[in-house]
Amino acid sequence: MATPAIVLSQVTKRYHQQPVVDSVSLTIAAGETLVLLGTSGSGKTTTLKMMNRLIDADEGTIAINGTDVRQQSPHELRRGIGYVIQEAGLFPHYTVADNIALVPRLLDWPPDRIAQRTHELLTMLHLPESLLTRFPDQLSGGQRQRVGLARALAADPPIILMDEPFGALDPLTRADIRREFRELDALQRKTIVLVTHDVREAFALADRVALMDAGRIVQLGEPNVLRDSPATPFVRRFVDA
Ligand SMILES: Nc1ncnc2c1ncn2[C@@H]1O[C@H](COP(=O)(O)OP(=O)(O)OP(=O)(O)O)[C@@H](O)[C@H]1O
Repeated sequence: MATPAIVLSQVTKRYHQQPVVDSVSLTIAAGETLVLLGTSGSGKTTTLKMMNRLIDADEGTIAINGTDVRQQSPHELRRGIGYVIQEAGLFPHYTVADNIALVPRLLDWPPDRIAQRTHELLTMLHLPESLLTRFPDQLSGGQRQRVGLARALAADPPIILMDEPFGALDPLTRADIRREFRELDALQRKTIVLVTHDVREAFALADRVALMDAGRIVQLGEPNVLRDSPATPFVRRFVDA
């Protein structure tokens, strides 16, 4: 069997002795889109951030492609893991071009290779070249989100982590970008972990959904399984809402 892309084994994170992620175990296959769904404060973001060591777990282990994340430096680890957050998390004092080139520069790509890759990404994400010299606050929310995705995809990492990536967008733009996202060839073979509190979004994008409550995974399965066979009354209420 192929090595899973991401394996969490009994991972716990506490703040002030209170577990906010409570003994979570989860195996994510290479190429899978796994959505962490749950109410505010259920531990989704903390779970995601432990995967690229923005937060270190207190207990348990996390392996990426078979290697414990603690055996790699955070920098090394993050080169293989794209990260997209709400409002795209772009650097405000960098132009669009510099934001997109961030990881390729860290990897010492020559300028012509960076330029070519940037051009490819703009085409793929339907962004005009004229945006390259602008700063993030000179873009629309949808453009910022696309630039954030371009930045995450720049060095073609096999894993992408996304935290409420469409959260700041109006419903129409959100639906458009979600559709594009589903159809993007560059994302088809990637392992994606996406955090959202939006059931519809989760069901539209996920291969499997992990529904979290109070730091635990309450149910893990394909969308139709959560819908048709909710494991608990909480799952039923959440899914019906
Ligand atoms: N640095 C911190 N110090 C103390 N408590 C924290 C810290 N970070 C997160 N928490 C708490 O941990 C719990 C889980 O937070 P987390 O951000 O993982 O939830 P979430 O499910 O992503 O919620 P949201 O959808 O609101 O972002 C929350 O109760 C939060 O207040």
